[in-house]
Amino acid sequence: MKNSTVVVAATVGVLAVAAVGYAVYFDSKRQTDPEFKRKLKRDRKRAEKLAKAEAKRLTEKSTQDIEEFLATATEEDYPTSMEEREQFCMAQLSAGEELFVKGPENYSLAAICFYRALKVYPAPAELVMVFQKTIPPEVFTIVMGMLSKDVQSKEEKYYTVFPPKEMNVKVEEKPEGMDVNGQRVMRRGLVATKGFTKGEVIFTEAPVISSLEPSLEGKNFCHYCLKEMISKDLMIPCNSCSVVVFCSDECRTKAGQEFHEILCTKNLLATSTGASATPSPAQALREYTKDSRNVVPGLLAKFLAKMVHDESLNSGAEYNSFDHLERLVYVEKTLGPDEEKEIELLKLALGANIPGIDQFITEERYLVMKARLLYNIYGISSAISPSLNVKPMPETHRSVRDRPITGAGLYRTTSYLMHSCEPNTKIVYSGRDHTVSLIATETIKAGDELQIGYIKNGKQSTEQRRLELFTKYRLQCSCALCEMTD
Ligand SMILES: C[S@@+](CC[C@H](N)C(=O)[O-])C[C@H]1O[C@@H](n2cnc3c(N)ncnc32)[C@H](O)[C@@H]1O
Repeated sequence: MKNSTVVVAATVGVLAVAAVGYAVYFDSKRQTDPEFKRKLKRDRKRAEKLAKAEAKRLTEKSTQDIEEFLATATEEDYPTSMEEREQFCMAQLSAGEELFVKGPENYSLAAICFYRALKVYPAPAELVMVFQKTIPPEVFTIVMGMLSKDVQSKEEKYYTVFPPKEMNVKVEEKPEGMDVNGQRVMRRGLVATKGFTKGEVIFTEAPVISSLEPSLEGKNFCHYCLKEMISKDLMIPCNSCSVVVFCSDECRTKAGQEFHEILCTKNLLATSTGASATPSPAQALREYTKDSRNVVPGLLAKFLAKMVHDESLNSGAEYNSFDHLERLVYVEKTLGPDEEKEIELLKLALGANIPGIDQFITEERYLVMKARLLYNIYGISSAISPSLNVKPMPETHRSVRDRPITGAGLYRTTSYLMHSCEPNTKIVYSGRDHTVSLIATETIKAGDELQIGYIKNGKQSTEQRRLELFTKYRLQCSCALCEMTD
């Protein structure tokens, strides 16, 4: 009996010789026979055409699969509990893998699975990096296309779902002349969606985040809602620090969950355990806020802590606090020693509890966030007594000017109010806490633009008003009164 290995080797040898022979024949034919050359060209063209048609068919199929999926997909398709999300993610990943190994016909379905896995994965950016290394580039491209469609539709949808209908206002864009480069400048303001009579409340709004004027912290003002407490008996202390007080258990719980657990100086715990006297990072941030009378770094620290808390709730809300913040206008800021110090304080204060925050707070991002806050926060007047003696904070010009300013807050909708030297609304803090109300100061029809006075409406000349508006807000007023008296 012949040895089979020899047979295989011999067969391979014969085949190799045949292949070499055919290649030689093929090559000489190509160089000499014009008919053979034409045939070759025709075959190549036919193969290219077929490949093109197949690629087109696959692209069309993929587009159709993706469009069908995106048209019917909703947020409700995704589980909400942590455990279910984990199981869902794993199931989508393995389904995607099974599909892509079946070949290009199944690439779009595989991409849908990977996209669905991304929607529930807690760190999607990391998963994208894994995909980049492990799935076929064609599938990866489809997944990225789906993600970018997501971002685009989220962008376009924002002002159709925000502000919520019950606030009776919508954000509207209006042209506002040309810039120095001849580009059309658009501005956004709030427009009433129904009529109001003088004195009626148009909407009330709680802030995304608020902070007390630093000198009132720990006195008789609530650290969470900024309410003034008339008696010491009503003050609820923090269990871990002697720095802040609350007006209710509810405020203490909310503050703890949203930001205070992270930003509490915990000085009482340090004293009871005899820990070192060096201030904790949270304490250092607090001292800086107090000394500089600058609420912005503290507000930003709270904002970032709250953002992490909101995300951990997995509430299914389409837009988070950062989506709101990043749409607000601002005047650019440059990096100075204050900002360098603030970035360092913030990284230290948040770093121990929020992994990755160190990389998130880049100089560039900090400057933009700070500028957005500075440009959009409102001074809050929560004191019961109109004669409470507090020095106004430099960054809270936009406020109720006939009452002392006890803190500052960032509001999602109120931020869009434009200024007018003849406003048709005003803001009030009637609950004497951080909730703001917008009140009609004259009859308002549906479709009317709503404006407040960023500066006190006294007897100043147009020149004086303009100077004040420019100094405080870098704003060149284009309200009806200024235009008329131009
Ligand atoms: C707090 S934002 C108000 C919302 C803003 N218009 C937007 O597009 O998002 C303040 C900015 O709006 C613009 N603005 C507000 N009132 C204005 C006015 N009377 N005249 C010209 N610009 C005004 C200025 O650019 C100002 O800096």
